[in-house]
Amino acid sequence: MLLAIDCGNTNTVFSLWNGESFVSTWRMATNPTRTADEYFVWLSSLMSSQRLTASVSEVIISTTVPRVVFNLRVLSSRYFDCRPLVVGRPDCLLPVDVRVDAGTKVGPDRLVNTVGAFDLYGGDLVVVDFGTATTFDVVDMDGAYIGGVISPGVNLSLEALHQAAAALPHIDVTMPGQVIGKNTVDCMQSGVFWGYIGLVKEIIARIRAEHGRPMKVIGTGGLAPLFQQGDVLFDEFDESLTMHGLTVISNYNKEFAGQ
Ligand SMILES: Nc1ncnc2c1ncn2[C@@H]1O[C@H](COP(=O)(O)OP(=O)(O)O)[C@@H](O)[C@H]1O
Ligand SMILES: CC(C)(COP(=O)(O)O)[C@@H](O)C(=O)NCCC(=O)O
Ligand SMILES: [K+]
Repeated sequence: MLLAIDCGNTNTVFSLWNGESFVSTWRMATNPTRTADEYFVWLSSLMSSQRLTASVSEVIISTTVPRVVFNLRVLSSRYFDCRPLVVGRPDCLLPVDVRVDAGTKVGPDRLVNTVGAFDLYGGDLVVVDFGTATTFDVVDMDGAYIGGVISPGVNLSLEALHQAAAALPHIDVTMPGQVIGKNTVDCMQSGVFWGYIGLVKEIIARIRAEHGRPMKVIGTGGLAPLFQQGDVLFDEFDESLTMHGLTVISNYNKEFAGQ
């Protein structure tokens, strides 16, 4: 089985792929000091609690946190006896072009989203991924990643309000009942929720105008469905887009190696 690892700045997601479907998915907080042995203890106890006996024979990693790569490589070699593919490294081939300024290191998660979305939906796309940062990845007609937008993430914005203003509490984002808040929490929720809807709509409208061809908008990341409640922002929502992209990249590299 393939173990696909998507490590973001906040959470790290592990999915087991049996070649046809995802058998299981587990999530842990990202922590660059975690060792290979710690990952394995956690993974193996989850696998045995679900009576998963099939063994991992391949590993693919996408990470926006470079420091975790060393320990995930050790995890792969020590416990799964394989050399992992690491997206963004020269030996990991991508089935799409990357057309950005020379020297730019595009976040691997954005490249994986591009590959996954192009495979499922074809070209001319905007992928909106609600993570630590909210990223807009623009996919050209031929599947190439041609750039995008990086905005402060939803929870980052809420946390910044709380950190900077003594009277503002820590809150979670929800869709407020009305725009005009009658108390502090409702006011903050309204600002972040409707402000974010505005941000997403404006950026998508401007990307569409600049791109000049009809585009589909794909939403991904845990908070995407919440914002879809406030307005129709996305044509499609796909929670496992990044994981799907990892399986496509893994297959592509295997096909290439087999030739
Ligand atoms: N379903 C959800 N509901 C509420 N908050 C969520 C949900 N999924 C993720 N989050 C929050 O969104 C933020 C980004 O999480 P995540 O998508 O895991 O980011 P990253 O990929 O950057 O690690 C985190 O603060 C996380 O707690
Ligand atoms: C923009 C990001 C921080 C998003 O990370 P995430 O929210 O998934 O943790 C990440 O894709 C990144 O570090 N990018 C590097 C710069 C770039 O993509 O151009
Ligand atoms: K993101």
